[in-house]
Amino acid sequence: MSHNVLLVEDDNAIAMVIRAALEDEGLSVDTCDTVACRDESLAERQYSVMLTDVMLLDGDGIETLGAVRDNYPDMPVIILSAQNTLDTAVRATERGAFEYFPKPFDLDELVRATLQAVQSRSASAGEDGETVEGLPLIGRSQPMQEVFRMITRVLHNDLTVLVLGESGTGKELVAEAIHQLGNRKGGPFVAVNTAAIPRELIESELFGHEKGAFTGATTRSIGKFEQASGGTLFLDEIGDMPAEAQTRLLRALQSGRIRRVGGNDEIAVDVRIISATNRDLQPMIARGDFREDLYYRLNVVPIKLPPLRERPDDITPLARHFLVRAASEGLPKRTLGADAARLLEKQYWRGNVRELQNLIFRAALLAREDVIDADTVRSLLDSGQAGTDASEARDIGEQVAQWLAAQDIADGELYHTALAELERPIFAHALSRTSGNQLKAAQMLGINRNTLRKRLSELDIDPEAFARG
Ligand SMILES: Nc1ncnc2c1ncn2[C@@H]1O[C@H](COP(=O)(O)OP(=O)(O)OP(=O)(O)O)[C@@H](O)[C@H]1O
Repeated sequence: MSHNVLLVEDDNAIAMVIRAALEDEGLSVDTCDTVACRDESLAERQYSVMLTDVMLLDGDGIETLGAVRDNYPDMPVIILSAQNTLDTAVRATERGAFEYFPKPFDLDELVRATLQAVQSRSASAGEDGETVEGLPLIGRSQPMQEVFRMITRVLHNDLTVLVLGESGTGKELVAEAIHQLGNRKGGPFVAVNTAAIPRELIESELFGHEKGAFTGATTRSIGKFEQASGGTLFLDEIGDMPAEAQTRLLRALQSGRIRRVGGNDEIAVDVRIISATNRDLQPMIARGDFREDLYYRLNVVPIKLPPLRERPDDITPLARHFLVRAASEGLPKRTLGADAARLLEKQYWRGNVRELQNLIFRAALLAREDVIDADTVRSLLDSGQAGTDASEARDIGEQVAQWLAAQDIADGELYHTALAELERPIFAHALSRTSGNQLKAAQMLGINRNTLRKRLSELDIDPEAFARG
């Protein structure tokens, strides 16, 4: 049976391309360029799916979507948008859109989503949600648009989310956005940075303790789990969690109940867990430093934040955003010169958005004129004052030297021991990228497969531990 698709798009060129691609898949496509035409077509014919642009000649395709949903609750709607803000993505899904595609989009992916929508015609009827504005999550680039799409998918459920990405890429901000825009916005958002708490105090910090549970526990204390009840608990730097705390956390996630340190009662807790890490957990699992079962519990929906250098399109909008913030915090009002913007876009940004933010605040403070020029940016970059954390800025050679200085390796073994230490993360990286496929890992590494197999066995690395994405 042939399915009808309604394509509402006022850019003729885009409409033609999409139409041709969908017709190639055997779908029958009607096109419209206005809200009025859309409504007429919907009244005349039954459609399996509608694809619609947001800004149409006579109105907003999202704002008017509520009525469409009421009249045709079973018809999936796919939104195509050139206004690539998180706000648009959220508005779209709150109005019940089946999928959201920021422009420019990947045509194959759009076709795939359309076919999928045709098959699952039972998309649930959406309700009119409120519009959330002013979210400070900037991300015009394609990779960030993908992040926005993932965010919209977890707003109206309590799925456990694991936010991955280098330091300073905005992991905490994403967690906050999910909380603020989602079902739990009325509840508390409680953030815990596992790396910042002394190891021996982590369990009591998370789960609380009873009076007298340990020396110094002079009163009962309520932990972060209980504080976050009804809301979201954000566990940052999850890779730094000690083994005992991992076990306790796993138990809490499995049972929905916690026990305070030194306490006997099981207390039911209603929290959504969002965790984050800038470390690659796979090799930690392989080494036995992170529980695999906990990893699967936390990693129900992974959201990967790309490093800033992989999304240069975001750099200028971010810089402008930080200038506005700097001004609102009492720093002089500045604008960004085009030459300065170009220079910023070419940097490596090891410290990611945080490093850019620090540089912009300093530039706002130090610039001699209202417009920040390339010279000002260059001098801040040269002086290394952008604010990258010193531990992040250290290069790998320095890290190795520091590591060696702290070791006590027997004479005659230094070279092989140190080399093995370096090989471990290299092999783990290749194996985790190739899901444990030794042939592909060997190709990636550029070494012989037998050499790889031999070294893995010598280093006691189990490639099976990397099987699965
Ligand atoms: N997309 C973004 N739009 C606006 N501000 C951002 C964005 N991403 C990050 N920031 C800002 O950059 C800073 C660092 O972000 P955040 O603390 O969320 O990073 P993180 O990945 O959690 O870092 P870490 O791993 O070091 O904890 C914050 O001040 C945040 O507000």
